[in-house]
Amino acid sequence: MIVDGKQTRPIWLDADQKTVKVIDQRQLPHRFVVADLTSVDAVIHAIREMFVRGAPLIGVTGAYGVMIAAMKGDAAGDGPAFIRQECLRLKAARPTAVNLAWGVDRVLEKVMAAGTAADRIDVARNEAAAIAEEEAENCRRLGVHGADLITSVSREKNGATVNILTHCNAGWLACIEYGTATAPIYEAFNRGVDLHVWVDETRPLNQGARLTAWELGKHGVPHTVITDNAGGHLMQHGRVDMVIVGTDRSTHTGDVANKIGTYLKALAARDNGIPFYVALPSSTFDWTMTDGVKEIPIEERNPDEVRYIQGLADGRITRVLVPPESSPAADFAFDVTPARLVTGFVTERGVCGASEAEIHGLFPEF
Ligand SMILES: CSC[C@H]1O[C@H](OP(=O)(O)O)[C@H](O)[C@@H]1O
Repeated sequence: MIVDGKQTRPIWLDADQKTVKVIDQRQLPHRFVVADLTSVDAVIHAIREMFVRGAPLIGVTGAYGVMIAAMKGDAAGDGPAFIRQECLRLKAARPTAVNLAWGVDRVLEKVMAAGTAADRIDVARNEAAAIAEEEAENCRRLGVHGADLITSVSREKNGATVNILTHCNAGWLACIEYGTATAPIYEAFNRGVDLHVWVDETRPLNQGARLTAWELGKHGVPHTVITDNAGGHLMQHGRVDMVIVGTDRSTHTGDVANKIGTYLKALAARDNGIPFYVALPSSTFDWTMTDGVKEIPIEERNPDEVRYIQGLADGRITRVLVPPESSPAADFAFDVTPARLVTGFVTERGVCGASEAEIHGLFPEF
């Protein structure tokens, strides 16, 4: 995406074709910091500590991690065995986003078919780059399909402002380009549709207040940051026309894992008759799980992410303790919205209902 006049992505390969460079999203919006990843441990750290986050981006980062493993593999003696072991470590970095295992396994399969150490490195590099470009194109395409939904609401409102609520950051920062939930927003905005976005701050790490607000602001999209708990009130008072969120893993039966709090938004949307859309590239569908509530692993993170809040004070990024020092905390990073609460999925092949039949209707090959 264009940021301050410059084409910007959250991940890219350095000119040395070895160093993986990522935006350290923990520092946004107040600092734009780029981190160099030159080891598998550095890639795992970047995923686990959320320098990079968001299902498609995690998948691409894991894919480049396989390239790094291939570069180190030759020195390890048995290259293929070493690479396989490193892939297991990469996949364990975070449990919920299905793209991580999908991206790592896709590159690993190609690498294992390569004959020499040099070929393994080249194959890994090329496949990781291919995944990045495919995900960018898939997000562009789903943006077009999703923008058609926004455009039709605009027509129903005779051009009056379309108010969209989104949760967390499912923007280009979570992907490669365009985003998932934001791709329809950018496309509709670029078409000239009068729209406004309610941006859930998204505790505890405030991906909405920090990242979505930063993205939308840089693109000139009208938006308002709100507390996570304001959405229901706005829906009750007719100030939300549709909800669009991303997902980290959606079952092929329509259950949706996404940032904690998404389920509550879906309940409020259903109670107020407001459409609730989930935007995703097909890489984020889980084609094996059928009951998302029971089967999708929900990451529990360091409770300090709840106990402390980060911000800018006196020109410095700092964090402050919120609850009493002695109070225990718990940090559930995701929840699962059952298919019955999902109006539809916005994918690179079009929009479908949240049912196994409709999902497989768009993706019959799975
Ligand atoms: C397009 S995937 C975005 C998805 O990922 C976020 O989780 P996290 O920031 O912890 O990686 C959130 O669930 C977003 O909806």
